[in-house]
Amino acid sequence: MTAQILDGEKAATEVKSELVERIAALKRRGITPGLATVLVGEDPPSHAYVRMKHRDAAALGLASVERQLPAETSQEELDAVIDELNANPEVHGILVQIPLPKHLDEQAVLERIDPAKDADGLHPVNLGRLVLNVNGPIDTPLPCTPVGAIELMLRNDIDLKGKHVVVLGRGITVGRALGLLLTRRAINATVTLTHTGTVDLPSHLRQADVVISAVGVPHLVKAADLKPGAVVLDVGVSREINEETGKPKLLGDIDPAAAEVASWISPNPGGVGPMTRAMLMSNVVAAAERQNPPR
Ligand SMILES: NC(=O)C1=CN([C@@H]2O[C@H](COP(=O)(O)OP(=O)(O)OC[C@H]3O[C@@H](n4cnc5c(N)ncnc54)[C@H](OP(=O)(O)O)[C@@H]3O)[C@@H](O)[C@H]2O)C=CC1
Ligand SMILES: Nc1nc(=O)c2c([nH]1)NC[C@@H]1CN(c3ccc(C(=O)N[C@@H](CCC(=O)O)C(=O)O)cc3)C=[N+]21
Repeated sequence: MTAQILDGEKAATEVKSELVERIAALKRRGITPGLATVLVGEDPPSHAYVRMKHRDAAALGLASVERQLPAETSQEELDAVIDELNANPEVHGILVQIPLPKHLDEQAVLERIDPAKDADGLHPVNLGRLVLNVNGPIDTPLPCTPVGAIELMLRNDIDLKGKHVVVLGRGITVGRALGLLLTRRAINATVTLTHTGTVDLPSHLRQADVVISAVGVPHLVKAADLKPGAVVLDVGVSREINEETGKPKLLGDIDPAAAEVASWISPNPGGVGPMTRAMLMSNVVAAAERQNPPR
């Protein structure tokens, strides 16, 4: 048996098509939802990700503002860019691409973004609301990648209630918030959050109904570590340079042989990545709506 594919492009197209009417309604009121991205430094993959985000925005008719800053940008200069975007009425959502160069204080930058304009759901106020609110609906921005991963499962009718989910990685963009989201009452999964301090990772993996790996170590999760029929999501990305072509090849955290054991598997690329971008679009549209309540 080969696992069924969790098609991220397909689910992302659905999410984006559900935004079309909301965007049109905003435009009828003279409001074009606007995304701003801030990218510091020359990392080619980061540039590629930011380009894809602007391409998605353009396809939906959103406005975009792109700020590219040199790697040696100072904290003061970056703060000034954030302040300017916070004050710009045409910008409803701001994303600062992380990681930032080492000399910059990532947390201070995330905190400087107006929480109402936090397109990534990574501002401490928004993360704090996620921590505090277990039971009710949440109408503040949530982190794009974790929500995208969950939405990818729900849209394929995978029921998470009572399931044991093992998350690999506790990074702020992905792993850490997954535990908070999956244990909300509306989802009601049980979560084990693993990291480099975890002892005997395979013993945890063998108990998992669902494995979500957000580490960035190529093929860390082996087929032999999985319970047959597990649902497996591959979020982590690493790159290997092909010696003949000189081109980078994307490698996920999941060993491809896992597809012979899992019931569902998300490809990488083509899985959670496109969902991350769709959720970003959704956050920007929702932010524009909240910033312009109907009178
Ligand atoms: N497809 C998508 O949409 C997206 C993909 N990503 C990818 O997801 C991955 C995670 O991103 P992010 O959270 O920002 O990354 P971080 O680097 O912040 O976090 C990586 C985490 O993995 C843990 N880790 C490292 N090695 C191991 C190991 N051998 N076993 C278990 N845990 C390990 C680290 O543990 P410790 O804390 O102990 O160091 C850390 O918590 C990256 O590869 C990133 O490129 C990120 C965002 C979006
Ligand atoms: N503040 C912030 N927010 C982020 O959400 C954020 C970030 N910083 N820093 C870097 C990571 C990485 N990330 C990805 C987004 C989309 C794809 C994506 O769409 N990938 C496609 C194409 C991959 C390819 O071909 O290169 C796919 O998986 O199919 C991947 C990775 C968001 N991140």
